[in-house]
Amino acid sequence: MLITSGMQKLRTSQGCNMADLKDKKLVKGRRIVFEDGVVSEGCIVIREGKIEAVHRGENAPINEEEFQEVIDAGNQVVMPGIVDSHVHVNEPGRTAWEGYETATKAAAMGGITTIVDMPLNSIPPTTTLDAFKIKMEHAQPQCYVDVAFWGGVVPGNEMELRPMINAGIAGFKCFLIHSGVDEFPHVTTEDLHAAMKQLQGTDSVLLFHAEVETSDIPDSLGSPEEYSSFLASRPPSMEYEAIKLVCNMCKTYRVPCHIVHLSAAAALPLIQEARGAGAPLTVETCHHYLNLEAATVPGKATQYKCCPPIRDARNQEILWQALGNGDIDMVVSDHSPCTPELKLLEKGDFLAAWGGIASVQFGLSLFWTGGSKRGFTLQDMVRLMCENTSKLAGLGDRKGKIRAGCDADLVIWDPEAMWKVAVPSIQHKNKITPYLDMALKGKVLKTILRGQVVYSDTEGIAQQPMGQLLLKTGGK
Ligand SMILES: NC(=O)NC(NC(N)=O)C(=O)[O-]
Ligand SMILES: [Zn+2]
Ligand SMILES: [Zn+2]
Repeated sequence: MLITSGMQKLRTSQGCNMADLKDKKLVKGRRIVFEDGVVSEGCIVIREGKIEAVHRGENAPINEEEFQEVIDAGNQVVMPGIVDSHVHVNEPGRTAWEGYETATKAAAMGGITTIVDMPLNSIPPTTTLDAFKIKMEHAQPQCYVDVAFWGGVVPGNEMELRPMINAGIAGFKCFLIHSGVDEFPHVTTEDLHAAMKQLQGTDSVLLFHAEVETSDIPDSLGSPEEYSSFLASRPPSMEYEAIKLVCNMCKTYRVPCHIVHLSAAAALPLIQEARGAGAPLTVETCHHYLNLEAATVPGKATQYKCCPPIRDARNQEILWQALGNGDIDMVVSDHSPCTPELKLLEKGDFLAAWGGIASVQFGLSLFWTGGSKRGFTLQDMVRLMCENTSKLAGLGDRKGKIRAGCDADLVIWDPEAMWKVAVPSIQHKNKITPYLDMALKGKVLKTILRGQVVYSDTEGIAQQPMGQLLLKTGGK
């Protein structure tokens, strides 16, 4: 038997017909997060990349000799691989900002087994069927985790939506304010009416960057090197007014709508009211709104700039409460990197720098660092970062849970381990992040993608990309 350090990895070297072992693996442990709770003794039978069976309790009807590989997680946590439904992979066209190889290696190292790729900042943006095909051609040979795709709604592309749905796009994203890149213009209400008419009757979802220009922005903002100047330029009213529009559209058309990266807690009553009125509306927030707060952002530190902005500590606590009571459905990274030049790190000009925070690798640890001390459980984490995000992307039948029939996507991690973000371990392109040197709780030990180990803390990231492109089937 072969036993590796850390995790017990028992390999049977003799005694069975190897053909029977074909791709049959076993993961066992004493802290497995099933849909109905965490079990103190259980195992997961994996065959050809799928979960074939799950067993709870000591007397599982299995003979370990029948398995090609047995991974014993011991007391470490075994949970579904994370599904991060908000990641900007800017390839092709801005691969120097972020590409599939680096983004998906970072995801694998962070316990993420599926990312859903945003339709911007690549060139071309994913706003036509042809552009979607180009996107997939670039992604295909480079993915270390599975990748699904959001399309984009921009002015005048409504006739591209159904062809993209039929080609497997997960859903669509639109902006109500300048997106940061000219080739992905924001929509007007007229554009939204045209798009909604195309989406009605499909099961596709429309995601909104929900900020609009408002009149309560101060005339003089103060020094561009001070974070407070940037924060004053993006008041909560920009989100509040935008979310009012989203709620009305959602109630009118009954098309599933999703608010991405909610920062302004003041908008939560609008969302509650719309959902109370039966609007098919979901909402996410991001790790940076939950773990960083305005008063602690250093001057010139443009790596903290994102839109909408990181707000104050009081706002942060209301977001955590909303996560706990179900008013916010999921937590994602909104991984949106760029080149060092565009972040203006020397000049430290918050107003002119690129808006976007790079963090896809750190979400599991960020959530656990902030959430465990606020009483969030492992099951909360699975609901917020696996189940609900996979459902949003139309992957609920195969990703985000440990259930027979689902893909064998798992992350094994140590919830007690403390570690610090350091440059050598950062996998995303350009390695810029506001989390550098931050002490985090919860360390990924092994990431398993459809039964294959794609990352382990002892052997690093897999030598070859094993990720697949995920196409949403059955679009009406
Ligand atoms: N073009 C972008 O990547 N924008 C992103 N930038 C952020 N969040 O600052 C976003 O999600 O809006
Ligand atoms: Zn956005
Ligand atoms: Zn984004």
